Amino acid sequence: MPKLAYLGPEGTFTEEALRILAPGAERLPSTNVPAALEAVRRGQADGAVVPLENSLEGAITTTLDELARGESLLINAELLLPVEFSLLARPGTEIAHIKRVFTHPAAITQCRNFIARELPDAVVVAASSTAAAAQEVALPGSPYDAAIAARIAGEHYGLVELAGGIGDRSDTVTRFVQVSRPGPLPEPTGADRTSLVAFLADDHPGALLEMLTEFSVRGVNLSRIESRPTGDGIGRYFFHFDFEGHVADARVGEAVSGLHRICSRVRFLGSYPRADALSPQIKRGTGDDDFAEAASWLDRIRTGQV
Ligand SMILES: O=C(O)C(=O)Cc1ccccc1
Repeated sequence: MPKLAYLGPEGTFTEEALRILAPGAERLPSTNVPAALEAVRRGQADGAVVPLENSLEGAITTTLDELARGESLLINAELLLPVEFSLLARPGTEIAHIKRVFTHPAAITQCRNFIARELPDAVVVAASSTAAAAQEVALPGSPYDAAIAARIAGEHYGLVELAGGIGDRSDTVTRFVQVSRPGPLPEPTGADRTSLVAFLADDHPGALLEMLTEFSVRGVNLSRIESRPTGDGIGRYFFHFDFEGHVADARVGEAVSGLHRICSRVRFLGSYPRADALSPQIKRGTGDDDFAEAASWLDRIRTGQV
């Protein structure tokens, strides 16, 4: 039974994702995303499940940055999960008396309208996770009056639900990924996604366009691009890319090796089945057969067989 680290404690949305991605796994709650990934790097866990982005606010930057540094880890699965937020408090609390709210930053950004409307005077403080916030609010002397978390977290820590379904949109989904230490990649399924980070060799006009061209000329469709600061000064960035296809596909392999040629460093983050199981559209001339046929034609002309 694999042991998987996750953003804990018990009752987080990440735990819900883990239970779906790996139903039989042993669960190792971690205090934050870097700690969950570090548990995998150190061999204390076989893998980890972490949140990567949501459809309303975009990337969970801690996860992106942590995957780009330290020892390499590979994404081997993803999950899209709709999450529902509740306002939870100790029994007897009235909404009108809530002055301090505790929750994860991703929940703050997804419940902005509710907070502005119902809790206009409350201070909202960032917690390491929604369940950590619920656990803290449940303590008798807690400085916080309420948490925003999953209803199940309230049940687990003995809080009552003052309001449910308080997210700004009911159709928001969060994308979670399962990662492990480098090893064999998941087999191509025909509906896969590949992730990597790329560092520019040098800063010059068109540098980003040159990277994008490696994808474009091979008909590889991007599904996410994110720039993150390298930390070396204002204006210095590296790039996260998610794109359709598996690195075993000829067009994807060619694009990735093209990036390797023009970038100072490319960190491969894995090829894995897409959660939505959508197959990419293969543009004319970019299928595996097209690449194989072109390679054998090149061999022929190089050996004078015109
Ligand atoms: O804090 C949690 O419960 C998490 O798993 C992170 C998170 C927070 C808000 C929306 C989705 C995931």
